[in-house]
Amino acid sequence: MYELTAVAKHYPRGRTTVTALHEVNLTVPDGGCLVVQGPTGGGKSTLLQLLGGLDRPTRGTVLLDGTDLGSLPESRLTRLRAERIGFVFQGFNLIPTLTARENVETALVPLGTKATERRSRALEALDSVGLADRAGHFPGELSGGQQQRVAIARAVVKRPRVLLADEPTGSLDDSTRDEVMEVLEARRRETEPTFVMVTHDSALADRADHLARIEHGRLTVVRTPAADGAAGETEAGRRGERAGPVEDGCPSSTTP
Ligand SMILES: Nc1ncnc2c1ncn2[C@@H]1O[C@H](COP(=O)(O)OP(=O)(O)OP(=O)(O)O)[C@@H](O)[C@H]1O
Repeated sequence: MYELTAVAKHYPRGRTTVTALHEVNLTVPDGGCLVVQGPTGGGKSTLLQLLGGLDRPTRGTVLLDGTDLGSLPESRLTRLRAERIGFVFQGFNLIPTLTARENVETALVPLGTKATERRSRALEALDSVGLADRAGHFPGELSGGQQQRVAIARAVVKRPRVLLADEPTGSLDDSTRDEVMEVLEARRRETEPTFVMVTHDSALADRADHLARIEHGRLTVVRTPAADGAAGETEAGRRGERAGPVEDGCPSSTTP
């Protein structure tokens, strides 16, 4: 479960600072699913970085299961990320000199998983994304959609409690986008992590039960079934109060 309280993030830029996030309050319960949208430069990636413990807030607290990510020593934060958080990025972020299987295995190395188990779990994960026959291929030998499926296998192989996706279909064409979203959704349903996805894809956002928007660093919940079952900004969001809780109901690429 995530609980964000009065989270602000400032970046230094020359003699000034850029405020990427302002006073963000948000709750995402275990297994919850949130889609985040907003204009470029709005603060979406910054939010995901804070949720993933890749960066620390300037002010406020980001609690994951009660642990304050912003105040953990770097070694514990690294460990927590390795154990609990899976990432899927727009650019796949695969290691070009490793095969698909070896790329997936990299998620298990920091957990001390034995080589034989790493290998079998990586092959299982690749099978689950429809790439059993590509385990020995290097990223350069795979299409964009296939590379992203390898990245999804790498993210879920450790069965993370949290799955964070930043524009996972942003570099893909329409048909590949649907295929990758189907794979991501199937893996999410099976592993049931807390899921937060940033996407510009309005078709996906239209189908999301839980939708938030970040603009100029301010987050508001746009839609949640708890409000009234219909689309529309929530009262709490309008008042800038804590957004959420956000429960299940991610968009499925197969839902019209
Ligand atoms: N490392 C950084 N150093 C300085 N400024 C940064 C840094 N990272 C982000 N910013 C600034 O913070 C603001 C929010 O950026 P962020 O990347 O979170 O936006 P975004 O909504 O993800 O945008 P996009 O949709 O274009 O990816 C922007 O003004 C950006 O220029």
